[in-house]
Amino acid sequence: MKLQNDLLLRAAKGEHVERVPVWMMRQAGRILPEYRAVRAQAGSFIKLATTPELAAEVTIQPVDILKTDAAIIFSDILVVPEAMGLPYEMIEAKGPIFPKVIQSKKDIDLLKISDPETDLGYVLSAIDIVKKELNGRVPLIGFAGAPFTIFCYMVEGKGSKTFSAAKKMLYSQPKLAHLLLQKITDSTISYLKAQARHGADLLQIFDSWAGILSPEQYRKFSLPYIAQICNAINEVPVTVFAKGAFFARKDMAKLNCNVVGLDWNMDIKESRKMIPNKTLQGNLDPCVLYSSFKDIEKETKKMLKAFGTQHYIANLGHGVYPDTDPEKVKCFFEAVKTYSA
Ligand SMILES: Cc1c2[nH]c(c1CCC(=O)O)Cc1[nH]c(c(CCC(=O)O)c1C)Cc1[nH]c(c(CCC(=O)O)c1C)Cc1[nH]c(c(C)c1CCC(=O)O)C2
Repeated sequence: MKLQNDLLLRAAKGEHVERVPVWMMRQAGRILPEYRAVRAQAGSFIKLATTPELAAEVTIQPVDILKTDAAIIFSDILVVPEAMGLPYEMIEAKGPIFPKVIQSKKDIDLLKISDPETDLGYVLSAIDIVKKELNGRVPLIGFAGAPFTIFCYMVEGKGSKTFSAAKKMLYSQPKLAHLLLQKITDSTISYLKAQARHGADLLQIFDSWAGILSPEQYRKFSLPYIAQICNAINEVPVTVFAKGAFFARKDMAKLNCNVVGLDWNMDIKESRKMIPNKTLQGNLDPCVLYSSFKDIEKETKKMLKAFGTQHYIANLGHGVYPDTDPEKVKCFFEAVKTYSA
């Protein structure tokens, strides 16, 4: 199926674009009343995520309502541990928890390397439906968590500011940590390949907790596994977004990926120098969307000027915050489209 709007894919591949493509991390869900209505109908986040028709519906909402240049499949990074045999729960207004966590070699041995078609079939079915309903309007982004970020949740069992329980394993039982990281990596590779097979046009790896590691630990416990994933995926372009990993930008340039995501702590010009060979994505502070329409326009223009209009995908520097006014998001998207043409 030929895409009517392939700006995102052309930008990802480093090809010329007439204007900068724009989408937003965590655009599916959270900010739209239309999302909340479907979520209420589903009853819970997990029910919504595991019901392909409903997951497909909320995936397409931002394309219709916010006019994004891409859809991102509605799911979560935590579906991978679940598929490996470690189920999660989503606690209202608090976030995810894992009732059982990984502590020993035996715990790791009990995990399986997931088979995407059987263990994550509901995500793949949602992708099938989205591709059919989008009918080539915009590309579909698939995703997974980076092995280190998934490791954090599997060992810690819940969100944390420091993830000290997970980091403890890196220092005290590095062999065990590597064993678990490899098992997550193997599961993630087959999952991402399945997403591409079902029609995902680009795949993004979220290393949301990269920023809690020292550069040395990042090179030991995260980068090699991201590199394995990048080397294994050659079906579609790949984006690596490592939140807080400003210290690893030169390493990112060496990855076998097409796009590197930046957060707002990373200087744009400096990042261009460190990662000269790739398309960059980002990096507006999500809090800019709390300011006036005029200031959102001003900040967006400033960002566009620093990145330029080629080898660039406009986005926020992290996911949109839940209490953001959708009209402010539209203002951001409009500004990118108008001032980058
Ligand atoms: C760390 C992480 C998670 N999940 C994700 C990450 C990496 C990206 C990042 O750093 O923000 C990724 C994710 N989670 C969700 C998506 C959907 C696609 C999208 O819109 O980008 C994506 C890409 C849906 C979701 N995942 C979650 C919700 C909210 C649940 C609800 O509707 O009640 C949604 C829409 C829940 C979730 N899931 C997770 C947490 C910590 C929470 C609770 C707090 C929060 O909302 O962010 C784990």
